[in-house]
Amino acid sequence: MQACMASGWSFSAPVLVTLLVCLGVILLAHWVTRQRDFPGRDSFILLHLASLWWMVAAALEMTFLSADCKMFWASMAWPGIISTPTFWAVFLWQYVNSMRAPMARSSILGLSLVPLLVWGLALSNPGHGLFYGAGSAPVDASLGAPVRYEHGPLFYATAVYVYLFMAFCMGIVIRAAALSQGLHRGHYLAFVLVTAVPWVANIGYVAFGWTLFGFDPTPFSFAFTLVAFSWLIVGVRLFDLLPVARHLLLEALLDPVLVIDPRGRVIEANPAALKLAGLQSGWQGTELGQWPVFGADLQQLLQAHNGTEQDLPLTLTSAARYYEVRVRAIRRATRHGPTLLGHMLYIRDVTQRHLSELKLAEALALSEERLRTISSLHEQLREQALCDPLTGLYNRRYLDEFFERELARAQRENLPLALALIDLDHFKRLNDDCGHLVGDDVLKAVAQHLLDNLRSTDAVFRIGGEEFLLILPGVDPHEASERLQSICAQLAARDVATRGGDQRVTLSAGLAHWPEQGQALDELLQVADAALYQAKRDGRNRVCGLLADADLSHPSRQAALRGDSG
Ligand SMILES: Nc1nc2c(ncn2[C@@H]2O[C@H](COP(=O)(O)OP(=O)(O)OP(=O)(O)O)[C@@H](O)[C@H]2O)c(=O)[nH]1
Repeated sequence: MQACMASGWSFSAPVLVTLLVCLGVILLAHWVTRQRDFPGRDSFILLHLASLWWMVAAALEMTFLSADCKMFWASMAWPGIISTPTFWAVFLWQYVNSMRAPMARSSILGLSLVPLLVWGLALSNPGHGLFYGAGSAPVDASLGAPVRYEHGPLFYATAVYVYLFMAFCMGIVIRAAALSQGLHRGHYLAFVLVTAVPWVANIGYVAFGWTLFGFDPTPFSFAFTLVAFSWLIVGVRLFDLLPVARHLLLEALLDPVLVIDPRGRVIEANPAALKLAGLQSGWQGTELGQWPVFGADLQQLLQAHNGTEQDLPLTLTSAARYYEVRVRAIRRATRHGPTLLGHMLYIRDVTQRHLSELKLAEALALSEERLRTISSLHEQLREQALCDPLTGLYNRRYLDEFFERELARAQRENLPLALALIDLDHFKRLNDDCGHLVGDDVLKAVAQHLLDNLRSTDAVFRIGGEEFLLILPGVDPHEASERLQSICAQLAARDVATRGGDQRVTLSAGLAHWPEQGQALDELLQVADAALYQAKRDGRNRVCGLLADADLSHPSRQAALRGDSG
């Protein structure tokens, strides 16, 4: 060094530029050392130290005037020249894969072996001449003229090594840019540019003899790299914004989040997850099943729903809480298709919602029960409104509705319909002789007697004190008369049990027929009433119908049966 100083030196503008870039690199490396969450931080610092070494050696090569000194400093630059692409590649690999773990010392040493070897070979070049050829000499005779190097086989072997790393660097960032989108893609493309410029300069120098101030332009191109990095860091907050934002988001989440690797070990957990498990440290790498509070349940749940990406319900009986677990597979696109890196488990506390749902279900069941009671009461009320309380038979109120329905059916199906008005004989006398309560018992017994003689389609109504009405759908006059005669005769033939002892009662009935004797209920009732009157007049205990045989072929019956009665 002293010999070089003695042989003369000059401090030129290119040297100043190079030193300024060195200062910038030092500041940048210093800034990076203070960053907490910076993927590939160590390799980034090593990369800048290597380029700093290279630039300082290049500045000294430019500063000293003698050709020997220049060649010495050119040889001194080699550890930096080789280390720069080496750590570039490592940095890009770590950055792209978000690796934050510090680099192992053995890895740094391993990666430094080739730069040290090349350094030794370059320094020992005067002994073997395999790195720089004997033809290496100043470009002209002027004092301090740059040296033009004749490159030997070792130089080219070294160049191949360096270019392999360069190609690897380019491959990493181009692939990352192709696989990412939006802002991320922009960042990776910026990396491509930053990576490309120094190496274009270097290839230009080695292959085409490009020079800047008469020297290798590569170290000067780091000025561009410095500016580009400063812009990426300050302008778009490349290194701190995204990871920090993601980290903050995870930290701030109130819901527990876990990341597990394909072997089921927990490799990331946010504070909410640690709080739920009651853990503080030493949990990284623990099997999910070993996690306190929810690990075993969660693992069982995941095994039961292997491969599904849906919300799985998780009930922690021990903690009396309810969760919903969302499982998302984390995959990376590779040349051979997606590779599973692990799973992210997002655990949502849904206890409140679950309890509300339970309460709601209870309330719903209760109101359904009440609704059922109300409808049954409603039904009972309706029954009561339509039924006679003494006999349980339908009353007059239901008669209109029933008759209308049966009339429509008779018209639709071309079937006859018979009505029978029934009145107990001398009922007043029975009441007077035996009492009103005995009269009630007789009414109930007669009602039951009528019910016992009905078919499923018939209906019987109590329409007055001791007056009943039978409606017999599909029954023609002949059959109606026969059935009523039978009812009448059977009643007359038996005793009716009452609280005042057995009683004998008879009934009289008047028949009316649709459509021969009327179309509407009132008309038919009038006809039946007249027939009943006739039966009473004829001596009671009998059935009377006013329909003459000729009426059966009456045009009104034919028209009604055809359905054009209205
Ligand atoms: N026990 C009892 N009697 C009733 C009830 N409703 C009406 N009656 C009685 O039924 C009797 C009806 O008598 P009437 O209309 O004169 O007829 P009847 O004595 O049967 O004579 P005929 O019809 O001509 O044979 C009256 O005495 C009423 O008080 C009731 O719910 N219970």
